[in-house]
Amino acid sequence: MNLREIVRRHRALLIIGIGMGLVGAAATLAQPWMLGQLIEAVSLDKSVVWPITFIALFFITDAAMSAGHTYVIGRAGESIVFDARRILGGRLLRSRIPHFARLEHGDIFSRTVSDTSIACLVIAQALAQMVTSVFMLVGGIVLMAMLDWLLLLATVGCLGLASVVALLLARQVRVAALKNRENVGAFGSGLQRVLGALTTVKASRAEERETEELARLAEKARRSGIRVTGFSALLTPTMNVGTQLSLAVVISWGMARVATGDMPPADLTSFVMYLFYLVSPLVMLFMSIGQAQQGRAAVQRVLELGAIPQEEEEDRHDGVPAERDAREKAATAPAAVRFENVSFGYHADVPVLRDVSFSLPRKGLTAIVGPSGAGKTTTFQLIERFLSPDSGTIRIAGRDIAGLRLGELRSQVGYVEQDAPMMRGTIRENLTYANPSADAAEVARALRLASLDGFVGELPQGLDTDLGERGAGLSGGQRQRLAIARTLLQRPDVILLDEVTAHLDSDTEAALRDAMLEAAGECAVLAIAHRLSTIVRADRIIVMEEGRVRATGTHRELIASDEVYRRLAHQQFGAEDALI
Ligand SMILES: Nc1ncnc2c1ncn2[C@@H]1O[C@H](COP(=O)(O)OP(=O)(O)OP(=O)(O)O)[C@@H](O)[C@H]1O
Repeated sequence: MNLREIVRRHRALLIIGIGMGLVGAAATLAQPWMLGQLIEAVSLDKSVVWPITFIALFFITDAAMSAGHTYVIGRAGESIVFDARRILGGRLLRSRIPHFARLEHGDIFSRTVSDTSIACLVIAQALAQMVTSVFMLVGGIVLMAMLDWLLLLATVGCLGLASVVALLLARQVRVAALKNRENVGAFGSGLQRVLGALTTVKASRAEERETEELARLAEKARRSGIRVTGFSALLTPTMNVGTQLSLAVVISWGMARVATGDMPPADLTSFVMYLFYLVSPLVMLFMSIGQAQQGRAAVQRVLELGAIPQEEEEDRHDGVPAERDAREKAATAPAAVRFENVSFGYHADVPVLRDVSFSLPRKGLTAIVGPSGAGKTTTFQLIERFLSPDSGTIRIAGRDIAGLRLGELRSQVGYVEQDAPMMRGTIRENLTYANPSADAAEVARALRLASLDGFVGELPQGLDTDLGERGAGLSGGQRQRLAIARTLLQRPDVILLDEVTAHLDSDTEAALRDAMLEAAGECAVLAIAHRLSTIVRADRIIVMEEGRVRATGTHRELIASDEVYRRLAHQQFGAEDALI
């Protein structure tokens, strides 16, 4: 993510805004000069028409340009925020799962929602403000030097001292602001964590404890927020003291010189006006430096999140062109999925899959069984390329998946997770999520296969029933079946089912098993399953243990030949079922 590039995209608006600010500043600077001319004209009894006309013109220009400057810069800032959020949202959705899993969701939200606006608005506004303030300052100082350089030296001395203090304060503002953004992010993460598990919190009677923990995080954010306010609050008074000091010096010394005739009264009036006009841009300059410092803290956090590794940026596995690879492999290995000596670990020294090899024919139901933690779900995640193997090759229809485009790979593989999440929207929107162009007949078939046609038919609004947040209106089993129907509609070559029958009663499970078998007649179905009734009808069973494939065969073969399978069958499935 390149913030500079985003800002560059909106440079036209920024330039127009800054241009308006500069014209406004020039009109402001001309006012004291013209007032001096007016005073001189009055004292010499000359016509005052032109000085008054010019002063009115400068006032109007100043007001119009200042309004235009604020609007145009604000608009540019909002456009920059929009681009930053759009790009960040896209990068998060395309991020690599292992990297994404390490992030706290609350922190992601605070970076994407609030840090982006602080970063971009502050940067656009503060930068524009700095340019116009510097122009006002330089212009003011030049004009003051032309009026009286001795008084200017006195002014610069007093204001310069205040400026040094203000600069030190601005630096403190940045440090405190960075801490505050971190604390606000930690509070967001804490809130997200407990709200995501609200029922567990209530069931564990942990409301009190969690409220205290949230209050502790909020208190940290409050303290660092107060530090930011404290340092920011000192900025303006520091500059005000400098102004008052220089005003006292300029007026007393200037009046003395007017009295001796060293200085015309019109020049002193103009000079004092410039002094007032100088203070506002000086304060603005320090405020915008402070703001830009805060913005820098937010920019840092946005850029950190934007740097999250992207899926498509992964290296291609072996450089074999996909087409040739496909032709070569199709002749020798027509398996729907093939693992060739695949090893993988989430951490370098802890292998989770060790030298796993198996292959699935183009059609049929294959079950994966094994003790908890054997690496079954990890195997599925490798097929989807959410994870990449440390060594070995995974092929889909003979093609190394490392060389496939992710869109192509994932359109061929349907994946129903353990706790299949629903998206916001209606049943129809959820069903057609992976295949938005599916027609009514296809939708009806998928519903029938997943035994959902009866349930949907009884709903007053049928397919257009709104599911609410994350499918809150469905039971666990209904959610699971909807996820299966969604996958069937995708018409993939391979379907991965991760314990989809776990939530179901016997009748529904029987219906779903039939659906699985029917789907298995058209494509390869690979199902992680614990229920024996699901497993026994599988064409083949892969037994995994401690990251290895231990045995492969039918239920009867494995009962006869494999110790672990026999134990699993007895313990997990119930002794009376084990010999089905
Ligand atoms: N994101 C992760 N980071 C680190 N280790 C992980 C991660 N996910 C899983 N593991 C570890 O990898 C091993 C295999 O996990 P996996 O989920 O693949 O097992 P499983 O066979 O599907 O288990 P279950 O039947 O309980 O779902 C386990 O030891 C687990 O602790």
